[in-house]
Amino acid sequence: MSTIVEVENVTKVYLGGFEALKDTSLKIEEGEILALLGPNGAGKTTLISTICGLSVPTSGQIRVGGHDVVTDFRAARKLIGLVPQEINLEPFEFVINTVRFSRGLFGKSRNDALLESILRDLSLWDKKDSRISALSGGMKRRVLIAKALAHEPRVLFLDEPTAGVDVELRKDMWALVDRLRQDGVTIILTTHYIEEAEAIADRVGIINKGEILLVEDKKDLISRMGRKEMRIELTETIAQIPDSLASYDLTRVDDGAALVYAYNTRGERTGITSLLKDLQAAGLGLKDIQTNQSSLEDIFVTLVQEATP
Ligand SMILES: Nc1ncnc2c1ncn2[C@@H]1O[C@H](COP(=O)(O)OP(=O)(O)OP(=O)(O)O)[C@@H](O)[C@H]1O
Repeated sequence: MSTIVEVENVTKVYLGGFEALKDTSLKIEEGEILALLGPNGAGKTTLISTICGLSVPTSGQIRVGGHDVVTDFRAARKLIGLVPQEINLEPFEFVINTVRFSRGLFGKSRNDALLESILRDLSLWDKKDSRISALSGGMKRRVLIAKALAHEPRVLFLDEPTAGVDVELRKDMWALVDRLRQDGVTIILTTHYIEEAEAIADRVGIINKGEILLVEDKKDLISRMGRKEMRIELTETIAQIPDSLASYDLTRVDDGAALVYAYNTRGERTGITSLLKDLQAAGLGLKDIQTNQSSLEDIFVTLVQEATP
């Protein structure tokens, strides 16, 4: 895989002095699906806008397909499709013209067969002769997607694509993302829905207060999610963990009234059966046992909290 988007030490300071991106670096590989997660105001849209060349970085460099997004804007932008959060369509224009015009804007020759297939994929074909103003909000979002795809971009940005959309559109959108992935299109999406990122992304990036806290393979994150904790309440408090239990990942909590055992659910064995036996052999009585699964959401919340002084 080769790198298609390179963000190098990018800082973005808005007029008024607010630093929305702090020395951000990121490499996006061709053909991958990257989900950017972050709380409101984290800088996700700012990052996307700078990559798309809509907002100029205060310092640093961004290249898309090797083209600098500032000095070689047209070549870089031609490779990019952007589905923004806000609906920014011409209300009196017809659907088909909106999409056709967008393709022409990038200097691509007319290709009605391609536009038909995009509109059909988005269940918009029967609306092709409708004016934008006559469409529902969900239909307008579909037009935004069609418009972004009309010039056959190699990198597609979806900014909060499923915020406030119905189940039908969500399903269509993920089917489309799947087809684009098969065609080798690189997809970057921002979302608040962690489960969504988990379902479709290859990698997950977590951004908070203008800083990328982590970019990690989803499978690795899932293996971290697979980490579970078992809380073992004891009948009597203990001053220390007996030496015979030293091989287990145990922590003494509540002044020795309980032990917490951390284990990996995806490992071949959890070690619970032998731990319970060894606890008994060490003469410890069990009052109660509870288990607690850490999820991607827990990891996300923990990381964001840790990064907030
Ligand atoms: N044009 C602007 N001028 C000044 N500040 C701005 C501007 N645009 C965004 N900001 C600020 O920059 C920060 C990052 O905003 P951004 O829209 O990038 O966040 P986000 O992660 O996309 O948030 P959300 O999830 O709410 O869409 C916010 O504090 C926002 O108020």
